[in-house]
Amino acid sequence: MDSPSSADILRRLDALHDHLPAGVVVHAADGRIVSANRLAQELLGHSEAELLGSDPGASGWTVLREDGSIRPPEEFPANLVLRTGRKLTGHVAGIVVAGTTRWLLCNAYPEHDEAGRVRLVVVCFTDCTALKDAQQSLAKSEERLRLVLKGSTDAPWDWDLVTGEVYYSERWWNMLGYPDRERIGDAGAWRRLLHPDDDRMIDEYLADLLPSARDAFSLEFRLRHHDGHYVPVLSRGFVLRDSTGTAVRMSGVNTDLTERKRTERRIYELAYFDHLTGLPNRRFLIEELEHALARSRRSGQCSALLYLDLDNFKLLNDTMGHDMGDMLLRQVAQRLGCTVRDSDQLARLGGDEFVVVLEGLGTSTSSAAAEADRVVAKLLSVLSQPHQLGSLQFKTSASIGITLFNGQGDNIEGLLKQADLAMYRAKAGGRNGACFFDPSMQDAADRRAAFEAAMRDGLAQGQFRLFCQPQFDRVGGLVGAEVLIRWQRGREEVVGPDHFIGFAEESGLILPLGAYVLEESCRALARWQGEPALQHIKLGVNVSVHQMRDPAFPALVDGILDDTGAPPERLCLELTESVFADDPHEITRRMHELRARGVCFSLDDFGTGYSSLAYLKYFPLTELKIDRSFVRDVGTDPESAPIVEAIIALARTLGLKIVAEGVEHEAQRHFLIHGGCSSMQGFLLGRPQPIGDFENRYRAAGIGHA
Ligand SMILES: Nc1nc2c(ncn2[C@@H]2O[C@H](COP(=O)(O)OP(=O)(O)OP(=O)(O)O)[C@@H](O)[C@H]2O)c(=O)[nH]1
Repeated sequence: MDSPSSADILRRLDALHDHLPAGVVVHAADGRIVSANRLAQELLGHSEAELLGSDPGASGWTVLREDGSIRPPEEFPANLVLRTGRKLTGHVAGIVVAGTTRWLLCNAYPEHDEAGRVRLVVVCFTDCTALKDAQQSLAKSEERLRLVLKGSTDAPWDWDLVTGEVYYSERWWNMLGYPDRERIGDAGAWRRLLHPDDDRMIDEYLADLLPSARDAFSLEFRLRHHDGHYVPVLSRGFVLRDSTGTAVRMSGVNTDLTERKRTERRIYELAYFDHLTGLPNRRFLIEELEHALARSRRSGQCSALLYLDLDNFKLLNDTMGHDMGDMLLRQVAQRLGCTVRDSDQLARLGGDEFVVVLEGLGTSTSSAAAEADRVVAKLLSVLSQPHQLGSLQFKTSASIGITLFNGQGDNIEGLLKQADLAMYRAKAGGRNGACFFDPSMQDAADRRAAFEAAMRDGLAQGQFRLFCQPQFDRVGGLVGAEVLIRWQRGREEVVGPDHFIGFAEESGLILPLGAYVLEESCRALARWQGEPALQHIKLGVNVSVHQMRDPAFPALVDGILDDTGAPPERLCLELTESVFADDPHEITRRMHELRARGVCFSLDDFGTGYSSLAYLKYFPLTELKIDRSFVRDVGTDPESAPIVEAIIALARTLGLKIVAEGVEHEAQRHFLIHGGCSSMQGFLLGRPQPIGDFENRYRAAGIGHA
């Protein structure tokens, strides 16, 4: 084979030059480009024609330093070599081509002439944009990581599973309160500080994690602090695996959970414990009862639920103040806690109500009942011992309702209701005692619930009707009427107030019912304005203690007067003495408010209640009603007449009007007229009649009693 000619060699060199995987640009001594291979043209974004003969420094090229700032022409690689005469290696420069930066890794070297002067500069470069971008994003993420770690209190660590070496960060030691000199960071340090109870859990966790394919982990354990207590930590991180999947490294951060655990504990306590007594609360009890029911069901053993309510606790609160009440509740909780066994469940439901759950009372109901009875007797006896409330010795008692259960067909709400019903029976039986639930109580409760529902319906359907019983003055002129309510339950069935008012008061229905009566009465008063015989009469409306207790009552009356346009001075609210036993100060305030509006007050059944004469002066009354029991006996019982005379005299002295109730005989009327009574009502004078009939009957002016 012929040896290649020098022209061949030069051609091949040119071809090689053109196909080199690097850009090559040759500069003359004056900086101008004398040759540029194909890749150089591509990377610099100029054609050969544009490049040859041009001087990059003078051609307005934008070349960047590594940090992104503009590089002046004297710092262009070729110019640096021309100036210094020394070669450049690993030089990074950016060139902005059509608005985007391309990063080039440059090597440049000089070629000298015989005299040692730089004749040419050869600049070789490769595109390192991808590398530069990666480097930049790495720097950014390192910076981010640095900031994150700086901003967090997490403690990094790293465990080389191959060598066994462990790296503990500064913060790792700080979290455990170790001073520098005591930090012995060998591989076993963290295991030595691990809570002994967490040892096994950690082993099991690692035994599960490491051979698996999982690469993230998160677990909680406790490490001993320098001062001896244990710090709860959450350890999270990643497992690094080699190409075979073998775990070679674990890296993570420990987070101190002390504060979080404290908050969780606090939230738990707030949610499940009563802050006054520290006892479990209703929610806790209900969850515990779920378990107790399940246990009972499994074991077939009987359990007992005791519902305990202090007797007359309200009185202590009202007379000695809430703080004393609180003190007693705490002492009661403490005594109950000391009396029941650790395995019994004790909770405060709220107010003065506590519950005890006794489990494992045997499989026979009768022996379980006997055992519950024994515990109840102990509880009652312990509570009846005097309590020291500050300087006051105080005696109290409780009533307890008991229900037994064995998990079969029982539900929690039902059991609580049963024990509650039994507790009410114990109260009704005289307090300071206990009562077992029996199904008849449930029947009674169901009947009450049905009655309440029927009353609600009746109210909604307008089945309650107003009746009026007329009141006359000494000469037989109509001066007023008392409003009485009846419940027209069915077409034929009419229920009198004695059968439903007490129940309405207990169930709270008295408020809507009372409002209804007031509204209808005021409507009538408004209607009667302009009717000569009716426009001057007063309507007496009975007001229950529950209505007077309602802070919104004055505003309610006010609103009804406004809405109906009734003259307030014709409305007379009849109160019984029991109203004043409650909160005399508050009740008087409400009465004054209504008096200022013009509304009158009458004291009903005078002489039968608490009979404190003081409130006759104290409360803004306008009228006294002599109870029918005194009126009934004036003709027959020699002691009744002086009482009635005394009441009339008292009323006169205090400037109060007087109405006698229950006048049924002429002799009574005669006596009352001569005794100075200003007005009367009773069957002799007029029976209660539907308000419409009353209106029609007395509409004609001047009509007196029959
Ligand atoms: N001091 C205090 N009183 C409370 C607390 N919670 C509720 N009460 C009061 O406890 C009283 C509970 O009274 P009740 O059980 O209804 O009535 P009682 O006077 O005990 O009457 P009986 O149960 O019929 O014997 C109410 O007056 C509540 O205002 C509390 O945390 N502290």
